[in-house]
Amino acid sequence: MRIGIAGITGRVGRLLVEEVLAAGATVAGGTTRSPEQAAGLPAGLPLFTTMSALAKECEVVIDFTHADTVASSAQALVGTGVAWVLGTTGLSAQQNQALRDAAGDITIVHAANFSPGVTLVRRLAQMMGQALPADSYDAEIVEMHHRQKVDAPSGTALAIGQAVALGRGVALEDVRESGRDGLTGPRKPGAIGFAALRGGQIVGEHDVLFTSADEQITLSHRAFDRRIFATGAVRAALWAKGREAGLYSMEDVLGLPPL
Ligand SMILES: NC(=O)C1=CN([C@@H]2O[C@H](COP(=O)(O)OP(=O)(O)OC[C@H]3O[C@@H](n4cnc5c(N)ncnc54)[C@H](OP(=O)(O)O)[C@@H]3O)[C@@H](O)[C@H]2O)C=CC1
Ligand SMILES: O=C(O)C1=N[C@H](C(=O)O)C[C@H](O)C1
Repeated sequence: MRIGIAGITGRVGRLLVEEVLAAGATVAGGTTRSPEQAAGLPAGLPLFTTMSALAKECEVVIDFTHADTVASSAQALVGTGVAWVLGTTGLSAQQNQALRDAAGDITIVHAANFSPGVTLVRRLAQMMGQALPADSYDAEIVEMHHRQKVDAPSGTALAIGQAVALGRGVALEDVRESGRDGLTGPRKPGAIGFAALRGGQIVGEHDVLFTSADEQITLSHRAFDRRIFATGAVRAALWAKGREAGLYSMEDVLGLPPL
């Protein structure tokens, strides 16, 4: 199987090269805006500056880049039959719409976090949202990442928040409280709060807290090594090949029922 890697010089991109090879697949090439950054990648690896050029060489592309690339990548992949495993976070409403539109024609697996652990945390968060009344249990999500991260709250924090909202039968946009600062007034009843911390080289930490007057329940996930994201994405790529067009999640890849 021929897998292309968009963002091949990145933190996750470089690990994807190793994990694709470890899975017995072929690295068909990768994209970079500046091929001189390719130091340390295996010699002779084909490098391209556009998604269209990479798509001609592979059956599946794994993409960990930047939200700004999503619309043009969707345009480049539609009509090619190439499946798209997308790990990029920080997507706007329009960029998410571009994904849904492209999924009418190609197979897309999109996950804010490809680790099996976070996939299960989301499920537990949904159950807690459903079981613990929103007027007495305050839901807060705290995440911490490395200092280079460009989006906040993390895609994972938002995906966990969506699971809690689903459990509560509300839309996250209606109850989301991010970035409290200054004279905020008391916490809004039923709010789902987010706090984002940044520092050093932290790979990814997420805590979901449900706090009432009488007790607190915390779900915690710690990624010790970002290789967990690369192995999950390669697993998704192997699963996606030849699959019917549509927008799929990590739940689909792991064979879990949808949230
Ligand atoms: N779903 C998941 O499990 C995970 C998701 N992520 C997400 O994946 C993304 C990448 O993370 P990470 O590898 O740490 O980031 P990096 O910045 O290390 O790598 C991203 C690569 O994408 C390329 N890139 C960056 N901006 C652009 C742009 N505007 N246009 C085209 N290419 C661009 C760069 O390559 P070059 O300069 O060579 O062009 C860069 O090396 C982020 O959105 C992050 O949140 C991260 C970890 C896990
Ligand atoms: O940028 C990162 O590093 C990570 N991004 C993803 C996110 O935004 O949730 C996943 C993981 O936490 C690492």
